[in-house]
Amino acid sequence: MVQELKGNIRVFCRVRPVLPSEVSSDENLWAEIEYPDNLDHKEIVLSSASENAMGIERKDEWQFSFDRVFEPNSTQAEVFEEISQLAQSCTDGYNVCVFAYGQTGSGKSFTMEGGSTEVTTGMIPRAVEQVFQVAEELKSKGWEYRMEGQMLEIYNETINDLLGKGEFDKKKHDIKHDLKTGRTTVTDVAVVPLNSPSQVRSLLAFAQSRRTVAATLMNERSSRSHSVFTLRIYGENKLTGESCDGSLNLVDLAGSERLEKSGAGNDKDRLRETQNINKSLSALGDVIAALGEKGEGKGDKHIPYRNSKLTYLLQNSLSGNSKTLMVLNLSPLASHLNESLCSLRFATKVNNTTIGTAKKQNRLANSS
Ligand SMILES: Nc1ncnc2c1ncn2[C@@H]1O[C@H](COP(=O)(O)OP(=O)(O)OP(=O)(O)O)[C@@H](O)[C@H]1O
Repeated sequence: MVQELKGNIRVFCRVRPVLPSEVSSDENLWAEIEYPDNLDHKEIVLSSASENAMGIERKDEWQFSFDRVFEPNSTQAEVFEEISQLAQSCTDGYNVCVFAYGQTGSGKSFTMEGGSTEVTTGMIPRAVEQVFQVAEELKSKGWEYRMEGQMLEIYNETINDLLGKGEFDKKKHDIKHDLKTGRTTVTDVAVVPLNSPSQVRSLLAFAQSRRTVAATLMNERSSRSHSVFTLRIYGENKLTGESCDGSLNLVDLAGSERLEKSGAGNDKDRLRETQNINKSLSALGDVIAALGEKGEGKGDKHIPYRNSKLTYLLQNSLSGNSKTLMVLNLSPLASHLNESLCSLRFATKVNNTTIGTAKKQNRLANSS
């Protein structure tokens, strides 16, 4: 209900805790972040004290508000609680897209994929588990579901099939949109029938092992590509004659940091990676802003989906007939304050966008 009122884009902000490897007695290492005491958990305030050449101290303060702010001690279960209804709505025939945005090392992969224990399990395995559970429950109402999945990587504006059997990086993949069904397909990629959450877990582990990982100064396990897991679900109800067709896209975006921070300056490959990442992330911001203007009734606004592979692939998950959630991940380090502010400003642009109301793709068996 809340989602319907707000439009189809929501933004959460999550600040990761200080890691054991970062613990130090020097308090200046941590950014000053406050979470104003309100019941809604919507506000976050960053501040920074500095001294000018005359020795006069000044304090800058930046306040942001989102649909929900998660403090460092928030658990994966608490974050998922807010996402679960959204994930579930793909069984009702919606196209759903959840993506994690933030600089390298801010906790995107932790949020989306998580760790190996039950407590640290991330949003992707939790969402998959939930979709299977709901599909099972709806059997008693006559629904039969069929699910299939694919996992892609976008690296330097090239699509790689993370579930493919062939040689990695060799095949060319094109994105196709079927205007009639609103379905997006990618040529020559493995689309795997999904039977159980545990099978999905092994597929994700296989995909992860193929993902392009390169070292940067900021996080040696840094992922320099976007990964997009898509679960497609087709449902048929033999009792009522209804059918539905939904999808759940879970996107772990590449790090959003700027060139000088990524240490990319001296390395041609890293430089190209960082430029491609930044280009596609700003294309994402442009698409959302254009959709927002269109939603406000500003005529036939052109939506520049084609400006990046990411936005073209996600076209149907960002347009008016879908539900989108962005989780903005933030680092608690003072040295990352400027990156955090850039991320917060990007997410604010997204948060101020209301893109109509989502429509489900649900039809009666005999209607076209
Ligand atoms: N909420 C959290 N609780 C505990 N540890 C966390 C949390 N968020 C992140 N971490 C830890 O912080 C480190 C960096 O997080 P992560 O790898 O998820 O960042 P990232 O944004 O995905 O980086 P990259 O862009 O390189 O993939 C990891 O060691 C991760 O386990």
